[in-house]
Amino acid sequence: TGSSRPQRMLKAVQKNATKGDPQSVISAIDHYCRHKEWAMNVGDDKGLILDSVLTEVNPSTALELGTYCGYSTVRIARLLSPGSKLFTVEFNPAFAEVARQIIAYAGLQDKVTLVEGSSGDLIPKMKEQFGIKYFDFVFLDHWKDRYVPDTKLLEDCGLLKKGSVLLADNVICPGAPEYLKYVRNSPRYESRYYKSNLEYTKVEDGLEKSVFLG
Ligand SMILES: CNc1ncnc2c1ncn2[C@@H]1O[C@H](/C=C/CNC(=O)c2cc(-c3ccc(F)cc3)cc(O)c2O)[C@H](F)[C@H]1O
Ligand SMILES: [Mg+2]
Repeated sequence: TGSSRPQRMLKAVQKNATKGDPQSVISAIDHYCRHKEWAMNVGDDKGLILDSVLTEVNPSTALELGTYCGYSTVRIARLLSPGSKLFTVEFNPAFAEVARQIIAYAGLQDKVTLVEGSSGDLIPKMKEQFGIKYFDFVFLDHWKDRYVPDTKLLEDCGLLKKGSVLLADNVICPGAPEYLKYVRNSPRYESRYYKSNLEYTKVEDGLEKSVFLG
């Protein structure tokens, strides 16, 4: 049988990027997805917003829900301060395997812990299994109907502290209407929408940044 889209993306990285150079990995994926075949990475336009929010928060411990091929994992990990950690959750073994190789190619494996499994099962185990007290930053980019239940789970597990920042991809396309209602109507969050476009297209999409107020 032939290769998968994630495997072809990995090949493009190995062919066009420089080992240990995260920016070249990001550029190689963006070029491949813009000119060869589209893939659901956060992309370069929304990626710049992700970069600026991440730099502003400068998290010690960050969480990503939905690794896919590791594009946003690389974008986040390359900006972490020394000693800071990113945990990323992915339940599809084939995607996890490609992501591990892309993260390693970027030279960021020491900053990233890729946990294979479902967010619903793993979030309650984060404290005991990884000694995590809080997440300063959470990037939500997994199934869109799971954004609300997993946000509630993070709250209930005491993994958010005053000032923790949630950044959600795709709140317009494909859309996460229940999530927007939840964070925008809750007194426990201060929310703001960053208008952009769906990765590699002219379609509108955006990121919702929500600060947990404790
Ligand atoms: C539910 N718990 C999970 N735990 C661990 N890994 C998970 C979990 N749930 C999913 N995963 C994992 O997280 C990923 C899922 C990403 C889903 N993303 C999208 O659907 C998505 C879709 C579009 C899109 C827009 C327009 C269009 F015409 C077609 C597509 C754009 C985007 O940027 C997206 O992020 C991965 F695939 C899955 O295994
Ligand atoms: Mg997305």
